[in-house]
Formats: sequence, structure tokens, C-alpha cells
Amino acid sequence: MSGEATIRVSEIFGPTIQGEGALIGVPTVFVRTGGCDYRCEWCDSLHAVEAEYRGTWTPMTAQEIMAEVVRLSGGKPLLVSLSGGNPAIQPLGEVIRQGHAQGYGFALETQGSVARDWFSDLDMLVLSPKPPSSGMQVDWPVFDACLQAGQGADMVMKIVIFDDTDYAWARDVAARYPQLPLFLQPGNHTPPPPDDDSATVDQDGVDERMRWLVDRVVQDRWYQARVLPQLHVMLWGNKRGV
Ligand SMILES: C[S@@+](CC[C@H](N)C(=O)[O-])C[C@H]1O[C@@H](n2cnc3c(N)ncnc32)[C@H](O)[C@@H]1O
Ligand SMILES: Nc1nc2[nH]cc(C(=O)O)c2c(=O)[nH]1
Ligand code: SF4
Ligand SMILES: [Mg+2]
Repeated sequence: MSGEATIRVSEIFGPTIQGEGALIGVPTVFVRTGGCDYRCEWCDSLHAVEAEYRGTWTPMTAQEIMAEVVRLSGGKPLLVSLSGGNPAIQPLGEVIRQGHAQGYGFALETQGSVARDWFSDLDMLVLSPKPPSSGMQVDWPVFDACLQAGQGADMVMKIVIFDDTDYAWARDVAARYPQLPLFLQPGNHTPPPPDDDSATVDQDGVDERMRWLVDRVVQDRWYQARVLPQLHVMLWGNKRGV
């Protein structure tokens, strides 16, 4: 169709398992869009963020994206995870509409910096506000607009934690959003260079941070929090396409 909006796609891969948060372990195909309005210091997906990788991103229509998802999933509907980059800066409403019509479910991961009316069509909206260690600053009115836009979808919050400052920040943020199920995830400090497919990750450091995080949460009797590692990173490091 001429004039149809295209979506900038960095990669489509799977099925694998969702490695993080509320849907951990669920078989899923990933659609990773290209481009992000943030630059987190420790971003593990720079190949979908930095402008120098623009040339590797492909403009695709909703129909083309769903055709690839259907091919990868063998035509059997499953969960589709929309990530990036920031998938909220892409026109994904039509993908969700077409995918739902074919029986697919949709979860989307975003930092909550851009609100879209089609958030309400998602099956799950994962809001991941960025803590101080990221070097980013959350625009809270916009984050609240994302929450508003997502009414109708299941919504959860997932916060990456590297240190005491992040932890204290997460406590404050969680207190402000008691309605959102909360997932805490230890950060990994060793994302590969974006053009390197190496899987090397400082897993000992991640494990240590995970144990520290569990200790803090139980010491503080913070019983609403759920602490989970990145399962795919444990299994495959920071390898791409898994
Ligand atoms: C690459 S981001 C893409 C989606 C969106 N831009 C966001 O940040 O929510 C997907 C998830 O990975 C998390 N993440 C990114 N880098 C990480 C790292 N080094 N360690 C742990 N989690 C990380 C983000 O916080 C987010 O929850
Ligand atoms: N298996 C797997 N699970 C994930 N959960 C969130 C991911 C992401 O990069 O958004 C991710 C990913 O890249 N792979
Ligand atoms: S918001 Fe997400 S994709 Fe963008 S730089 Fe941060 S972690 Fe990476
Ligand atoms: Mg990732």
C-alpha cells in the first residue's frame, strides 16, 4: 500500500524465551526497533540506539513485520515482545492490530519517555524508568502520560539497579506507583561493542549484584518487590538474537 507508515526495524529474532520481568520464561519472538531518545550509559542494545547503526535498520510495513513473525513462529501464535531502542517512537499500532487479528499477543518495553494512544491495545506494557546510574533524567509528567495511555493493558514496572543510589531511587519511585507490580533487575556492566557479537559478560559481577540486591530487599522487608536476573544473559551472555 503506498503511503503506509513504515517502522524502523533493527532485528526480528526468535522464538526464544522472554528473559526479563513479569513474562520471564515465556516463549516469544522479539521485534527490536531502531532508534532511541535516551543514551543510557550502560545500554546493552547500542546497535539499536546509536545513529551509526542506522544503516543496519530496515524500514518495514506492519504486514512485512507480521509476515516475518509468522514465519519464525511457524504460524503458531505466541507472545511478541516489542523492544528497541525505544519502540514507542515507532508507529506500531498497526502491527499490534494485525497481530491480534492473527492470535498473537504483544508486550512492549519502554523507558516511558513517549506516550502513545495504542499502548492501551497492548497485552502488557513494561515501563522501565531509568535510575541515576543511567545518566538519564526521567520526565515524570510524560511517564504519567504513558501510564494513562496504557490503561486497559496489564502494566508493570521494571527497574535496573547497579548501586545503592539506584536502589534508594527505586524505593522512592515504587512508593509513588504502588499499583504497578514491581520487578528489580541487576544491571550488567559489560555490554559488548555494538558491532561485536561476542557474548562476554561479567557474570560473577552480575551474580554478586543479584545477591546484594536480594539481601537489601529482604533486609528492608520490601515484600512487594520481585528480584529477577536477566535469564538470557545468564544463559547466553550479551549475545545478539537470543
Ligand atoms: C535495551 S532496553 C529497550 C527498551 C527501552 N528502551 C527500555 O530501556 O526500557 C530493554 C531492557 O533492557 C534493560 N537494560 C538495558 N541495558 C541493561 C544492562 N546493561 N543491564 C541490565 N538491563 C539492561 C532496560 O532497562 C530495559 O528494561
Ligand atoms: N531473551 C531475551 N529477553 C529479553 N528481555 C528483554 C530484552 C530486550 O533486549 O529488550 C531481551 C532480549 O534481548 N532477549
Ligand atoms: S532507553 Fe533503553 S534502548 Fe534507550 S539507551 Fe536506555 S536502555 Fe538503551
Ligand atoms: Mg536486552
